[in-house]
Amino acid sequence: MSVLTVKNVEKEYKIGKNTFKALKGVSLSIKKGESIAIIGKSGSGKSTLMHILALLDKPTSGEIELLGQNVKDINKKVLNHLRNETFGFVFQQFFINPKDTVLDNVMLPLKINGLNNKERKRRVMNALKSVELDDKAQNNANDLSGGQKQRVCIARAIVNEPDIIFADEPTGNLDSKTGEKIEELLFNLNREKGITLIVVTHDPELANKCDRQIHIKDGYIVEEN
Ligand SMILES: Nc1ncnc2c1ncn2[C@@H]1O[C@H](COP(=O)(O)OP(=O)(O)OP(=O)(O)O)[C@@H](O)[C@H]1O
Repeated sequence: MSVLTVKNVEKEYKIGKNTFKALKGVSLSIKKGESIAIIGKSGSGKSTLMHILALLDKPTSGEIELLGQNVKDINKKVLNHLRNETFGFVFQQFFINPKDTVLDNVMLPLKINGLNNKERKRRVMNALKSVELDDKAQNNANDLSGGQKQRVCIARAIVNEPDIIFADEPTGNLDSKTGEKIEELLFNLNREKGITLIVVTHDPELANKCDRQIHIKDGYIVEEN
């Protein structure tokens, strides 16, 4: 079953009087439980595609289906709710808030969820346990190491038990040993919980660990393995 499908998606950016086509007709169907790497050179359109898949940005043209339903037919409020429940994000620009505690950072996606405090805390502690950071719950997020911060991001991405995790360069700023641990964590979630994993990466080793590699060049998919 396809969880997410894009058909003929184009994305244009306006720069003054000019337009720049970052995606030139991309079609892709993502199955439940698979792991996909989006690879390609800097500026090829990877992040643009990722943002469109994650429904954070709208394409200029083309269709997107989430769980078989065209997103154009879903009202905005329902769509926001659905995105919040279905997706988890490990993105550099959704960085953790350094002044808040680890617990508060991970709780963020649950704020909109209508759960009571006790249940929220239980879920946060479970998520922190799975990244082995439950002992740091009360720490300021700022006082953690780079790898620990990235694990906080993963805990926050899984706290609402999403169907899909989007990860943009999840190991980008980490040393190789910490990076491996983060990879292991993401692939365990994929294998054990059946969470679909969509990763943008420059790292060929990480890409090869995924079931499928989507190679983007100049706004096109040029190769699929
Ligand atoms: N908001 C924007 N306005 C104008 N142009 C943009 C905008 N966002 C991206 N672009 C352009 O679209 C193209 C694709 O950008 P994108 O960020 O998707 O590339 P990428 O493959 O993720 O690159 P990187 O690996 O360097 O992050 C680039 O040429 C970029 O300059």
